[in-house]
Amino acid sequence: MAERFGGYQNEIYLHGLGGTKPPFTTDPVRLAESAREVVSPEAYDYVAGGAGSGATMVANRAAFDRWKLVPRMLTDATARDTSATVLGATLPAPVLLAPVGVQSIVHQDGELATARAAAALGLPMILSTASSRTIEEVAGASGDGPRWFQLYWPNDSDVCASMLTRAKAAGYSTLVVTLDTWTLAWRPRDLDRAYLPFLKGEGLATPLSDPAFRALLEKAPEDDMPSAILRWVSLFTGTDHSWEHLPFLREHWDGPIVLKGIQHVDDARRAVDAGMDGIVVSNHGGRQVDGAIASLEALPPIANAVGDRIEVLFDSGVRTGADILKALALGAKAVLIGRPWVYGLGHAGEDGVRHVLRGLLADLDISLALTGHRSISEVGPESLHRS
Ligand SMILES: Cc1cc2nc3c(=O)[nH]c(=O)nc-3n(C[C@H](O)[C@H](O)[C@H](O)COP(=O)(O)O)c2cc1C
Ligand SMILES: CCCCCCC(=O)C(=O)O
Repeated sequence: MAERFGGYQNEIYLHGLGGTKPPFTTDPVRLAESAREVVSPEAYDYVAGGAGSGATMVANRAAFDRWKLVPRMLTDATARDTSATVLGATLPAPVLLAPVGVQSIVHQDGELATARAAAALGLPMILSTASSRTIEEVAGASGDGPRWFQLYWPNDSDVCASMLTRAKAAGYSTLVVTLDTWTLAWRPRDLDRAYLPFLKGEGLATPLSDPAFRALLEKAPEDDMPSAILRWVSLFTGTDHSWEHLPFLREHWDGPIVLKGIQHVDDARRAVDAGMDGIVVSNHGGRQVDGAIASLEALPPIANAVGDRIEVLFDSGVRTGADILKALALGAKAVLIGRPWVYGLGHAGEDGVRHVLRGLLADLDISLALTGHRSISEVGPESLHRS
């Protein structure tokens, strides 16, 4: 059973009386800067950076600032319920760990640490195709924890089918198909360092261990790693899928399918028409299109158009409990969190991910209480004011 989230606050305040001293900052604003001191400069820039001028990252945060919460008083919010149902599963909070590739660049335990932390809190971890550990290794670390698999949809149907079969066999319940990264954006921070983790062999654990991928290679990756890396890059970038190809995924995945990277109402409608189960309104944390619409600005029209026919999830820029309430009030069923827990991973592995997520969940619970809500289901448009 999930802990009483706000309890982390008491645990910290009472550290002198047997509680816990936070291992690093609890401040979401200082978190990124503090991570800069503990991970390599290349890894820091890769995680913290965005596309082009960084305008979309800035817009993501600015959009949250335009909405204000309107607290209500004397609502008896002493006993609260932060749980939420997402695609039929009850979660302790409407929070998931966004798919994040190449986690070994910030900590040697990478996805294994993240999986353990997520499982301890009962939050779904969405494992990236571009992970540093295999689908099966991460499933082992997740134990009974909820796990979803994120697909970078390769240009080879055998490789795609093989990875989906493996994910299903390893107990991943839900497939998240990321649509916005079919080729990599112009990312100046990485270009300036001539740094792309994949070209150093990072994040290839799943394809390198995949029989269908290995069958495409003239030599085994162990004998010719550069060729294997280049083959992977050619399969996973510059892909040419269209809406007509979605039935292929449905044929090879019998659980819920969620499309990630939706920002236009018409694309959300197409996802419904294609029989998808969910969408993630996301601009990839500002890492793909510079000058794109802030993800939070894209959310309300999409939720209004399709929110009763498909599960609408949200990410990009969520940093605090208040941010989560704002996204829920604007129509999201749940949010995905990206960079914050990656910084925690860089700081202290599993404990670092746990610290960041426990802090976020405590903040959510306390913000829910102080705005006068007793449950997540009470949060709605009337909880907000647009300034
Ligand atoms: C270092 C890094 C790696 C990422 N890797 C993936 C990935 O492999 N697959 C994917 O769908 N999204 C990936 N994303 C995007 C996240 O899933 C998510 O959309 C984004 O981080 C949300 O924004 P936020 O970081 O502002 O919370 C990555 C993001 C970061 C920061
Ligand atoms: C096929 C492109 C791989 C990129 C994987 C990592 C990622 O999504 C990111 O934002 O970085």
